[in-house]
Amino acid sequence: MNWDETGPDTDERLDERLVQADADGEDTAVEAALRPKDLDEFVGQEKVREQLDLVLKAARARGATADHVLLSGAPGLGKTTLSMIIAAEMGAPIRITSGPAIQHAGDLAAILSSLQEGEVLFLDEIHRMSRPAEEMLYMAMEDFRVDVIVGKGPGATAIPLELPPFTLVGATTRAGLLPPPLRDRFGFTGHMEFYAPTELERVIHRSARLLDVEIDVDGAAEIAGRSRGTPRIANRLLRRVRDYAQVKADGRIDRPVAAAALGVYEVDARGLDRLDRAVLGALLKLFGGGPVGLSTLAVAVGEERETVEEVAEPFLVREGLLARTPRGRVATPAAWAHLGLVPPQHGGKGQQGLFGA
Ligand SMILES: Nc1ncnc2c1ncn2[C@@H]1O[C@H](COP(=O)(O)OP(=O)(O)OP(=O)(O)O)[C@@H](O)[C@H]1O
Ligand SMILES: [Mg+2]
Repeated sequence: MNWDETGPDTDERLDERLVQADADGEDTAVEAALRPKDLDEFVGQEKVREQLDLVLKAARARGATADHVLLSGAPGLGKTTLSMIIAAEMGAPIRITSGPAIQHAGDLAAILSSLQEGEVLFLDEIHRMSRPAEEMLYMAMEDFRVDVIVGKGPGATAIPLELPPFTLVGATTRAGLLPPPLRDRFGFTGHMEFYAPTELERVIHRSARLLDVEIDVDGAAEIAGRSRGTPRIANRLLRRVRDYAQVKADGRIDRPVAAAALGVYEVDARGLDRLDRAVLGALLKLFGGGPVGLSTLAVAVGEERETVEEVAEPFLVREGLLARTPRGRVATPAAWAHLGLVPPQHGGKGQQGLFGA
């Protein structure tokens, strides 16, 4: 499992993980084809969908442009997809850009001033916009106006520029990082949750149909259970299982085929991969379940601290397999059970357990 010093750096490693939630190159190419096109096709997220449906219907009934929408949630849960659906439901064109792409306020002014009436402006990773651009955006969102600064120094003048009404859809994986004045200017905030396994099954059946892959109910359930609550991962695992089914079986996916395929790719029944299991295994086998410090744990698995902390731990914590405590990392009883190990008995009363009390 070791990635030594000559191995790829963290970013490249992430690309190798089948269960990472961020998009890789292949996802980007396939995702367009798998994106639901309207709210009815969009699986799950009942609350956000219902609320958004009202917002959009009301705006349409008034013949008005929809309020600005903020979508927050972990990678791969459908923020970009939903922004495109908003535009489609409003019958409006969509312009796509992102926080990091807007370096200067001028970049934003150029985009804003070229919007058509009713257009949807999708601003991905909105938490990563520069400060001056952010301030320009406040005024644009509220008053549909920007001040374009002409000239430099004492002679500089601000020329106000009227904008047509538009709908800003902001997306962020880190809603907590948004300054309150920006957050407050959105008329509606939708928080995307991780998906239930049954919802992921529907995503998988739908994608299988679009990819022309034959899959049965149990096969889809097997993939869904390993997809970490994330449609992007579900779609990616489906593609890998399809490869396996074509090479090793007759192309059809059932539970044994899905389980065998994901076994080859080292994604276990709960969606943990090699790195996750290495971290958990070290915590249990070398440190008796902890508490152990992050650095020590990282050295034990031959990884950087950051990799363990940012790549492996969030999902282990979410799954209730590992806890971060002031004294260090601790395994939960579920972790022992998942790796099929028996926790050691500690002192006093626990000792009796050894003799089958
Ligand atoms: N509710 C859903 N129903 C069906 N498919 C979905 C749903 N949500 C997401 N997907 C699929 O998952 C993939 C990733 O979705 P999307 O790109 O919208 O995620 P995102 O939240 O924008 O991720 P990121 O934070 O990385 O930008 C897409 O291929 C999309 O088809
Ligand atoms: Mg996105």
